[in-house]
Amino acid sequence: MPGRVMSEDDNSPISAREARRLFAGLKAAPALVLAVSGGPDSVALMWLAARWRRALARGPELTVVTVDHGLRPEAAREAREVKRLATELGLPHRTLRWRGAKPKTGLPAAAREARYRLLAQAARAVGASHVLTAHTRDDQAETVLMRMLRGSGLGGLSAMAGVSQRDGIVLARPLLDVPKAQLIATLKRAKLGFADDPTNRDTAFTRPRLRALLPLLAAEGGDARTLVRLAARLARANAAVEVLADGAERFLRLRDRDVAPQVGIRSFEASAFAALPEEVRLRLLLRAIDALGHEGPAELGKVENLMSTLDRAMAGPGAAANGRPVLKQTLAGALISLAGGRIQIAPAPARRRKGR
Ligand SMILES: Nc1ncnc2c1ncn2[C@@H]1O[C@H](COP(=O)(O)OP(=O)(O)OP(=O)(O)O)[C@@H](O)[C@H]1O
Repeated sequence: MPGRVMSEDDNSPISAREARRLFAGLKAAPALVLAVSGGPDSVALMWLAARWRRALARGPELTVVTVDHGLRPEAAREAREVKRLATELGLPHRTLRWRGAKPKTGLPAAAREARYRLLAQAARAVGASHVLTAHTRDDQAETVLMRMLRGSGLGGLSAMAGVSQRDGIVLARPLLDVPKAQLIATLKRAKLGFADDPTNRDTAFTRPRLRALLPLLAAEGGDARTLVRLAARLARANAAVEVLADGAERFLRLRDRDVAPQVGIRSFEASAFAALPEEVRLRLLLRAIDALGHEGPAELGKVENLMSTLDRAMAGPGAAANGRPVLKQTLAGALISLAGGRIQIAPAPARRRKGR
C-alpha cells in the first residue's frame, strides 16, 4: 500500500481560530504554567498561548517555566533565550534547576521525572491549576512505537493522555493532535527562532533512533496519524476495562461483606476472582499491589507471572482448605498469599523491604 501523503493542513501555520479551539478548555483556569524548553514545539506553544490570551478580555495568567537539567552547557543560554522571548511576549518567566545526583543509567527518564516535579512545584508557587506541555502528534506516534516495541499493555499503548493529573496539578497537552510540521510553519510565519537540542538526534538514546524509523513506517502506510489512531482506540478499550475492573472490585467486596475488613489488606474470594476475565483479574492485582506495596508501580510482566502462579495454585490441591497458605509471594513491596480459598494482598513485612 502506498504511504499516505501529508495533507496541506499538516504544513500550514496554526490560525488564531484554530488556537482558540486548542486552548478552549483552559479559559476558566486561574493561571497556567507553560513548559518551554526553547525547542520548536514549546516556543510555538508559548507564542500561540500568548496570542490566544491577548485576544481574551479575561483569562488565565500565563507563566513560562524552563527547566535546566544541568546536563548540557548550552542549557543556561537556552533558558535565557526563552526568557527573552517570553518577555517580548509580555509573559513572566522562571528557570528552575534540577539539582542533586544524576543517575548513570536511565538518565532521560530521571530527567523527565525531575522536570515534571519541578513544573508542578512552579505551578503551585504561582497558583496555576495546569501545566501545559507542547507534545505533538509526532511525539505521540513515537511514544506508541516505543511502547509497542516494549510489548506494553493496553494502558501503555494508549500513550499520552491529552489531560492527566500529576502531583495535584493538571497536566494538559493542547497540541497533542497537532503535527510538528504545523508548529514549525507557525514559527516561520511569526519569524521566531528556537533552540536545536542535539540530544533529540543523539542515537545513543532510544527515542531518536525510533524517530528515524517513522518515515520508513509512513512509507508502508503507518504514519503518525495511523499510530495515534491506534493509541486512541486502545485508550478507549483501556477505559472500558477500567470500568469493568471497578465493577468487579465492587462485586468482590459485596461477596466479602461477611468478612471483617482489615485495614490495609485486600482479600478476594479466589473462586469469584478466578471467574473474572483475565485482563480484569490483572487490573485488580495491579491495583491492590500498587495500593499496598511500597515499591510500586508493579511491572505488568511480573503481575502476569504472578497470576499464572496463582492460577496454578488455585487449581492445585489444598487451595480451598484452611491452614497454611498454598502460595506466598512478594511483588513490588506487597505480599500476596492464597489460603483457605482466599487471595490476600497486604504490605510486605518491613524486613523484606529493599535496602533494609
Ligand atoms: N527543559 C524543559 N523545560 C521546560 N519544559 C520542557 C523541557 N523539556 C521538555 N519540556 C516540555 O515537555 C515537552 C516534551 O518534551 P520533549 O523532551 O519531547 O521536548 P524537547 O524536544 O526537549 O523540546 P520541544 O518539544 O520544545 O521541541 C516539551 O514540548 C515542553 O513543553
